[in-house]
Amino acid sequence: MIKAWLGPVPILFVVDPDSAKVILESNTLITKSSFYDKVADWIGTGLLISTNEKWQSRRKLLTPAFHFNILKGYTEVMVKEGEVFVDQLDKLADTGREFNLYPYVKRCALDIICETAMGTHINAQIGMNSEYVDAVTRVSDLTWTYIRFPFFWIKPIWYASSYGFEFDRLVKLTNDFTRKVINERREALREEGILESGPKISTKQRMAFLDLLLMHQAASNLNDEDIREEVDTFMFEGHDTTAAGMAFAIWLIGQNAEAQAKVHAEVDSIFGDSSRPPEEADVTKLVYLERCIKESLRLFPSVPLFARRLTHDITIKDTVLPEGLNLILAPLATHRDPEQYERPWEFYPDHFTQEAIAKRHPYAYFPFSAGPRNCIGQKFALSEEKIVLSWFFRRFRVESSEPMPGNRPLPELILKPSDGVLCKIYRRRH
Ligand code: HEM
Repeated sequence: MIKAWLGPVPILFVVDPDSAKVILESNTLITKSSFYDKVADWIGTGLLISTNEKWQSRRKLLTPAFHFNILKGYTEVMVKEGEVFVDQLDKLADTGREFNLYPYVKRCALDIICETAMGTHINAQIGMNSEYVDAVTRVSDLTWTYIRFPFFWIKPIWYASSYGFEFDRLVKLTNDFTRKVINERREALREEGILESGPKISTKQRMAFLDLLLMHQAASNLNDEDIREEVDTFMFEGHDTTAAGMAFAIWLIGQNAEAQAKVHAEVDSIFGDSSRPPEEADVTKLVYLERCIKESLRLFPSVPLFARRLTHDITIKDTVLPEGLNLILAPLATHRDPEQYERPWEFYPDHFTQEAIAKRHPYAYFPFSAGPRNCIGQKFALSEEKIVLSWFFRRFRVESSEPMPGNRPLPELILKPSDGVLCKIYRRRH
């Protein structure tokens, strides 16, 4: 554990797996720290930020939205948007030109989350709705600026800097977009007679998270702002995270010839040279690709740090930590523990063979957090990454510029490669 200060606030970094286990497994230490307050100004206190009874009831309400059968419906969206992604990249293949792949993968992830969370097509990949897309990115940047520089916590300074007014304007823009989508979606469901059928989850028809919330609205006593904050929470947690995960995976595979050859051999053994869309059964066969994705999330976890506030005293390793203390869990550091990983600083997908996992401390790896407040979207995220990356590696070979240790990651709200993913791509078949 490492002590530090963020401006006037004392914080404690929890790095070793034994201490992380105590915090993450607890059913009572589930309260987020005040560092999330600025995020709450944007997305409200939905599932990510709420605590106690509110969090428990929302978690219970939203868990069925990630049921296996519901996820199947989301897979169709991932397949469709993954194909648009590779089609967009096609024009850059075989040109010998270096380009930044990050914005492409980000727009793909954004299209996927808008359709699955809100049931709306924003078509970011083909250049539409750019005002909303840019606003989401900028609000995220401004939130991080606020958290990082404690002098911005003083309101007059935040507003004098002009960031304050920009933040408020963009938050209004994104919240209004969500409110409009909620109203339109409610009308559409009403016209189809779906709302009248009450809180039943259909496994036959594809449903967005928003549809499920609208169907439960009356029974669960949710007002429109409650729904808005949950939808915005999914928008916030559900696209930058997967975009960064996919971007780092492509960048790392593109600098490791052996891993890339194995990924190509795996996708060829499943799809041959057909261009058919991936199906549910194919996704489970992508075992080596999954190892690469997990290894990328080990080296570069999309959420590099997250924080809890102690709501009662606890003792860890004979040290009493007092109520009110802010703890920072740091997967970015824990994931590089030389006692747990054979090659902590290298991209080595065999860290995720069954044998290697069995030998490790269970809390040596937690990119999706762990315990009662773990990431509700982790299966969704892994499916998305496998589907989109399988499209990518079926079609392309990639050469990454600036291999490690270049292109250092920037630990913002979401960890990103500082120079994006500069690379060249080549078609594998002509
Ligand atoms: C690679 C992708 C992802 C990573 C690495 C990731 C990681 C995490 C982490 C570390 C947390 C805990 C954060 C904290 O305690 O402050 C979390 C929570 C959460 N994530 Fe994810 N996430 C990913 C994708 C997603 C997706 C795709 C969704 C939704 C579709 C999602 C929805 C959520 C929600 C709602 C929570 C709050 C859960 C709760 O507190 O009950 N995440 N995620």
